[in-house]
Amino acid sequence: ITFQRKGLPLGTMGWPFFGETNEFLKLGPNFMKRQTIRYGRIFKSHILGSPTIVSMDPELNRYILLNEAKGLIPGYPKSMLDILGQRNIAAVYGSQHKFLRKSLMSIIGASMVKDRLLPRIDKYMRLHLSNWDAMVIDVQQKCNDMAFLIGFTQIVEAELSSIYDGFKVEFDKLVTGSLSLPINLPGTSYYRGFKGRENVVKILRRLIEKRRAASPATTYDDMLEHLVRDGALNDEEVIDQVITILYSGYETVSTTSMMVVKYLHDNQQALEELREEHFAIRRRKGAGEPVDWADYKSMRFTRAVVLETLRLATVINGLLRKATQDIVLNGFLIPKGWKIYVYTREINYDPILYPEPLKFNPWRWLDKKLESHNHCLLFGGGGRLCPGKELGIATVSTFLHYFVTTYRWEEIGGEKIVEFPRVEAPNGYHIRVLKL
Ligand code: HEM
Repeated sequence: ITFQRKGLPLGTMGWPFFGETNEFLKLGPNFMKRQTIRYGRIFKSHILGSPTIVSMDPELNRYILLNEAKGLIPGYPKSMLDILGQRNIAAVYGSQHKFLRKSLMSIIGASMVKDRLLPRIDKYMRLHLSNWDAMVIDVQQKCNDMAFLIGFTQIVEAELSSIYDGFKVEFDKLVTGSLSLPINLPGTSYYRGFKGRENVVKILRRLIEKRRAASPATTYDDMLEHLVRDGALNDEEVIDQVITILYSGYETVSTTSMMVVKYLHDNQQALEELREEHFAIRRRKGAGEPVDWADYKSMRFTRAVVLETLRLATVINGLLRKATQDIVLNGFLIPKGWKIYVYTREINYDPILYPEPLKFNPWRWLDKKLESHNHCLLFGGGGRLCPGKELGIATVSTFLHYFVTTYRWEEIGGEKIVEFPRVEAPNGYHIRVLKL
């Protein structure tokens, strides 16, 4: 039932300008829990520069994601939109969003993973993991490099080695800037983020010109070529699509991979079962034969491990939306322009959906119904359900395939992994690796 209540949800707005950002960042999930106890599962606040309604209500969260057309568009912070570009998919809605999304699906969707992307993931994953024997490695750093390498080779394979290092440095500035406060003064991350974007754009423009000028006989086979030859997008759109793809598949894939290594280390029984699944694949194949789509589809336990990792680590805390007009949700009035934080973290620890929620238990996902459950929002939902879902899972799965069939490892020990606002190991996560 929807009935008009008194207006805004309960809650506190904190200090002028800063609002409650400080408490939110410091207390993290506990701030959310405290406010919920005081004010209910839908409360108002002022965080990250905007008046915001926080929703921890699973039904309402789902409703918001499914009803973008009612005026609930993405509401990511200004710094992110500025630095990711005007034609970034999170900056558009309605027919423009449909148009960009269709183009995106045609290059990163599941059928592309099957035919075109998986062979390249396999090739570069093997290369990346080839020389870890008898080394102490920082898993966080290696997973960061891995996620970027895999994303970048899909986009520009031919020019890879000549531009990789320079491009990554600039792209990392862009990423940091997109998550910073929008203060445009020399020395700030935001300012550096813009410089990073400028340089990224410069490099991409050069590549696009080169591709356009190439004779048809020169064949490239990568996403940039697909985007340029397809002709549906102009150069600005091609550039922002490339940035979108690299950005969205970067921290998500790298954090998930690091946490998988952590959880498998702590849960030897899961590691044994996972190894067995991958050795079974190796036994079916010749030495050095790449992992293909049928192999990927057979990795049932691996998929369960990846989903359990996304859940338990909460790689993504929530999604941001913005009301384009006054809108009534659950009887509350959400004023035009307010942000809505669709906070999904707590769903991950719901003891009814996930009994013993703090336990790493990949077996729970072997019941397929859990993944398609209405409240499983690990990859979002509705019209913005992650288009890179299979690509992301396939990347982490291929990483695991080569990692667990080639190596065993032990922790150096004692290193902290923080879970909020981002999952991160402040001093790295070091392990000693040995060939099996
Ligand atoms: C484990 C890996 C991943 C996770 C957990 C993840 C999660 C998500 C989530 C929750 C959303 C919804 C955002 C929203 O509604 O505001 C999303 C959207 C998106 N993801 Fe992923 N993602 C992953 C990997 C990838 C990869 C590998 C790519 C591309 C290479 C990708 C590309 C995108 C794009 C472009 C969107 C925006 C879609 C739209 O606005 O229509 N993701 N992802």
